[in-house]
Amino acid sequence: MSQKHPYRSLHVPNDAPFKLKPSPGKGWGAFATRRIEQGAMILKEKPLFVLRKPHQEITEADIRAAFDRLGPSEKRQFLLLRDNGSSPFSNMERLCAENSFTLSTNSPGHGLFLLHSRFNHSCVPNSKVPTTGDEVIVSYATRDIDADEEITFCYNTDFECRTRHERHQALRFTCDCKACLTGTPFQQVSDMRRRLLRGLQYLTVGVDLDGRRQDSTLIIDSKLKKAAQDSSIPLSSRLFYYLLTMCLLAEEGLLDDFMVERYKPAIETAVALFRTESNVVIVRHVMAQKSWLGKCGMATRL
Ligand SMILES: C[S@@+](CC[C@H](N)C(=O)[O-])C[C@H]1O[C@@H](n2cnc3c(N)ncnc32)[C@H](O)[C@@H]1O
Repeated sequence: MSQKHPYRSLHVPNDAPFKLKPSPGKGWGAFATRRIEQGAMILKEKPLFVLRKPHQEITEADIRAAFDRLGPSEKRQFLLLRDNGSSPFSNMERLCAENSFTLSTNSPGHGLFLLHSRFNHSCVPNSKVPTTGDEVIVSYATRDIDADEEITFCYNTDFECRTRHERHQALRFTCDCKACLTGTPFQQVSDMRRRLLRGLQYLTVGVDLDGRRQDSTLIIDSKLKKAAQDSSIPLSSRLFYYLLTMCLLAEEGLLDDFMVERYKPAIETAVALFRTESNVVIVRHVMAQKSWLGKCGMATRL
């Protein structure tokens, strides 16, 4: 049956390192056709169309109007889309929600991407679309991907700080990646690591994931919570929190090059703020350790 499947007619570039095929339990997915090295570009894609409205305001009529403006070949490609690879979509809004990316351009925008939307989700993915600030989106391998391995990315940007239960509530489907498969030692530790990551982010940024101060039990110690909110966490603790964050992300399989780039400025700023000669020597010694675990361990000892 899958030989006649509409996705067989989706235009995948000849040089793309993947093909589309059924992914058991997940509809269809994208699978590597050759080994893809960490850091390599996987796909650069233009949207079929962009809707310049906040998500909640997009209507069936907006999508129909965008469809009507497409050329004949683009219309044919659009009409190939299936709800998780099976039946036609019951309405255009759902079709759009399942196949679009929020663009982080100046004005609100959602782009409909035919191929990137074929990639399934994983909470421990092997690829990333690092920015959607441009209308053209690009995915990269965040680790080496073997031929025939499924290519996945994480659908949400704050999942490294969310437990399995929270992630599944947001996704509205049950992911079975190694951070989600229950009863495994990795999964149990994964939830603890992600909860810790959320706490560490609160301690370093002073707000929770939604950008607000929180009054629940994320940080129980009221003095510590106040210090985080007032940005008065001592410099040595702040640096340690960053190093611990990097260790936890590495253990969780999420410390890709983009993540390192994200934390690098904050870590470098913290390092540069140590002034007394003895502290400078200690920090230099800590940062000279090769791995994040090594840096973290040395920081604890010193
Ligand atoms: C953007 S589509 C991905 C491509 C889709 N599988 C297809 O065949 O067209 C997103 C949908 O794929 C399914 N999906 C994606 N990742 C999944 C996962 N890790 N586990 C189960 N289903 C998944 C869900 O139904 C989700 O709503």
